[in-house]
Amino acid sequence: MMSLLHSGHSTRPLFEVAIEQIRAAYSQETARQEGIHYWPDPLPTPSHLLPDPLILFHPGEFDRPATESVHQHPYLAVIPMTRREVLERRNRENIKPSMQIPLGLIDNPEHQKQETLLVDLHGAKDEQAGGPLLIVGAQQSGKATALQTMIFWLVSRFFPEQLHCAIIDPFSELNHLQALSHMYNRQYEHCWTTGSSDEQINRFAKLINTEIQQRRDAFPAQRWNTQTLSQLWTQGHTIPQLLIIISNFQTFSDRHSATIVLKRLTQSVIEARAMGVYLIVTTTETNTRYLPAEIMNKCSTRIGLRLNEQQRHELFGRIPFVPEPVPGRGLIQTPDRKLHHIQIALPLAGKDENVREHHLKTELIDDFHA
Ligand SMILES: Nc1ncnc2c1ncn2[C@@H]1O[C@H](COP(=O)(O)OP(=O)(O)OP(=O)(O)O)[C@@H](O)[C@H]1O
Repeated sequence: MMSLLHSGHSTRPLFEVAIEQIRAAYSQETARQEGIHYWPDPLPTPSHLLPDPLILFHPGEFDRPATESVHQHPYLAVIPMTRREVLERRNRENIKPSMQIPLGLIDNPEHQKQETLLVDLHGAKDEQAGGPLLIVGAQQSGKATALQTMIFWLVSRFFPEQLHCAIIDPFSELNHLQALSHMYNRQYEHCWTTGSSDEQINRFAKLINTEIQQRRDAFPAQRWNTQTLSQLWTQGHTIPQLLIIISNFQTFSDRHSATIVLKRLTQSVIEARAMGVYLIVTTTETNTRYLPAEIMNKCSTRIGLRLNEQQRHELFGRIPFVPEPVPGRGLIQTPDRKLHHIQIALPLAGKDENVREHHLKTELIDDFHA
């Protein structure tokens, strides 16, 4: 009989916990020395020497900074294609809506494998598999970078008429993405705010609620289900996928009226998933004082980056292991309640944040002129 370990929200098979503990105590190097060669590779770990070990797209010859030779830098890419190839596909193919976002690598020690970490906001095949995403992490743990990687993927994969983003960005961490056409709705209204006043939050909520209502009105007879959006695209009605991002939710905790509006908004967005409306929330805090329990409980996929013990417990229940405290490293709990170690990919290579931001801007300006 399989033993189970109870851990707060979830019940984990004992073998999963045992594997974690063995991996922590018995390194791959020791295993190799002792003749065991099938030990899974550790997740790529950013360090001073190698700050960008894992990136989203395969770096093509032209994408590589001129100062770096091909072999100098052992990048690992999540997507085996260059961004140019992905853009060419977007131009060439009849793309279907999809909110499966490749975000990094996920450890699957029980199968001795590392796989692509796919976050699925829509859940096309199975309603249980998709849903809102919550990213929790201390400052400098990689939350904004995770958002950048996801947005970079989506804007590379979809034209603006296929994907809109609406973003509340209190710390202006995603500023360099602000001017993208994907950030405007069908009425050419800019769906972007820092949310620093209640008026801005109200306007933002109104834009989203109007869009949701329009979707309801446009197809009253249609029973929206997980296949509907895809069927509509096939029939030539390209209703854009709409991604709502609320970054650093904890910043609103002292603003009662803004919190109420955001709570209602997230509720409506969560209910509109079948209509192609999706939600990502990030926060530094897990406590209900900073993140309403209604939102936390509805987020079926949770990512925890560098957290303290209390936060880990609030997010995942009691767990017997602690991920390494490196940027972009953490745990994911998927809608099936399983927990895995992950490493999030950087949107693109570069020795530090400034260099990467510059590359990202250049890439996106090139798109604009393409
Ligand atoms: N996946 C990653 N791989 C390598 N480096 C990363 C990764 N994610 C973040 N970093 C680096 O870690 C630093 C902090 O990242 P980021 O700004 O995304 O964190 P944050 O959690 O949003 O921080 P804050 O809460 O202070 O805004 C940056 O220098 C960034 O380049």
